[in-house]
Amino acid sequence: MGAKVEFAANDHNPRQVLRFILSGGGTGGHIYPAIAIANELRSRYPEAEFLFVGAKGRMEMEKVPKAGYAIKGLWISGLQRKLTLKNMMFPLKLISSLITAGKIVTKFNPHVVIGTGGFASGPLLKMASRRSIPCVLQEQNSFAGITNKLLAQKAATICVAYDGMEQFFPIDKIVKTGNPVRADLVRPTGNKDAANDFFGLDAQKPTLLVLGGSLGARRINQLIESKLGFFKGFGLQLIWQCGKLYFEEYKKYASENVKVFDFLDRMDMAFSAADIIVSRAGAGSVSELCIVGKPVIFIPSPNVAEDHQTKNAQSLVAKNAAVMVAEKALDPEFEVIFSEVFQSKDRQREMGSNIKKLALPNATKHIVDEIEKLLPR
Ligand SMILES: CC(=O)N[C@H]1[C@@H](OP(=O)(O)OP(=O)(O)OC[C@H]2O[C@@H](n3ccc(=O)[nH]c3=O)[C@H](O)[C@@H]2O)O[C@H](CO)[C@@H](O)[C@@H]1O
Repeated sequence: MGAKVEFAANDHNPRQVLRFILSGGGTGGHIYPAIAIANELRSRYPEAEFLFVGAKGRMEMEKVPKAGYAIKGLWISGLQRKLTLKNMMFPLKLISSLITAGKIVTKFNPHVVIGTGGFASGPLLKMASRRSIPCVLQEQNSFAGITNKLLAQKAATICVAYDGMEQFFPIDKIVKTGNPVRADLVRPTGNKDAANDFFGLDAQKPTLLVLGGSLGARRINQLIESKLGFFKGFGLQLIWQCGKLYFEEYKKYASENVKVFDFLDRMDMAFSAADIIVSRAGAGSVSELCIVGKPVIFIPSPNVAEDHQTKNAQSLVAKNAAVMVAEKALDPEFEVIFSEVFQSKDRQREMGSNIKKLALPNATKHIVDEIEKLLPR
């Protein structure tokens, strides 16, 4: 940790409370890093004030207050590649969100602004940097998102999780920190028994955890639906996170052995209960799964920019730390690959120990050390 900045009253410095704005959202992959950073800042500066800024109608407007922080929403969305009404509204939304963001920044007057990617962080960080407020970007992926690329020139520091990010960002601003992971996942409190009780699972049966990323994954849900009999044949019980969009369709499969969720608020419990995991390969999920250290079969989303989930997963597969099945190969390959992993305890131990070697559990602290360097002295 860097030298802690003292903020106490004196003649020249009337009692000053630190203020931080965090902005990121759209998906859990941008929201949870921001929450992890805020939590670490709050533990170092208990009196500090925090404000989150997100996009109206998106996931952050629900998840951030649940984590105990205030959030304001901007009227903003992404630009789609097609000509749609939503797209034609984009310039209007952008202007409106820039004006609102400017007002928020002026009123809250933060000492540092932190952007973790997603629509809302664009206007917010743009207006903050115009007011010469230091901005920190946190890029989770090996392929930089468009918002962060646009903001990079004005950012003070850019915290990344992968090597080679100088292809997107000015090299002198890059610090490799890893991705922030919530503290309850870095130091889980519950053990497997507590987690089994939490989910109402049978401690004698092995558990498969299925994760579709923060929004859920249609193709993974279809796969799981078609393989319920196959899993039953192995005596497995399931924790199946199918996503808010798909919950109505899949909740009918809920039973003693199959626990179906739209979203898991207690990922710590889910990870503790699991013996084997099938997951999307979003950057946050990958960082968390490294810390968890259990056997993982990745099914990357093929629908993301530059196929970055496949790259995320490949970097682990190359180190014999996980296995991957591409969506297009699920039909011929999934059962074979799953059976190979599930039936070999040695293979599971090897995968679990190799993936754990890649964990960067101090990423959040490292990022906050960087933020501290920008605080007024
Ligand atoms: C479809 C899409 O655009 N995916 C992107 C999105 O993924 P996505 O939003 O799925 O994000 P990640 O995999 O990075 O992280 C998911 C986060 O949500 C949490 N979680 C998930 C499910 C659940 O039930 N409960 C829960 O708490 C996880 O613990 C994790 O903290 O952002 C990532 C990080 O920028 C990208 O790498 C992904 O490609």
